[in-house]
Amino acid sequence: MKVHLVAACGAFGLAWQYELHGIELGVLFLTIAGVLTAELFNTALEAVVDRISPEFHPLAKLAKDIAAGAVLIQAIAALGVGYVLFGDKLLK
Ligand SMILES: Nc1ncnc2c1ncn2[C@@H]1O[C@H](COP(=O)(O)OP(=O)(O)OP(=O)(O)O)[C@@H](O)[C@H]1O
Repeated sequence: MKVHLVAACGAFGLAWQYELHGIELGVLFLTIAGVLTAELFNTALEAVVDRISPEFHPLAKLAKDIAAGAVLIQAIAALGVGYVLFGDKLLK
């Protein structure tokens, strides 16, 4: 979560520097919210799994791996959005 928050601050900094507005700023907000929401659900699921299955169990592993996968998908999508929004500007 700390890494995601630092990345979000960096993205907002770039948005401010390059004066993003309108639909681009909206997409940035939604993208950041998606990553943070996925991470919060992942953390909540980890807590529940650790509470009910502290010992190794294949279903506990499956649940944690799927939740982590959801965060990974959101993070990869966020990288894509970041590339679309800032790629040209940063490469200039
Ligand atoms: N009770 C369990 N039974 C089976 N496998 C587990 C169990 N707990 C964790 N694992 C496996 O170990 C991996 C790491 O578990 P952990 O709870 O540390 O999650 P994490 O994704 O590393 O957490 P964090 O988000 O804090 O970095 C899980 O993705 C899962 O594959």
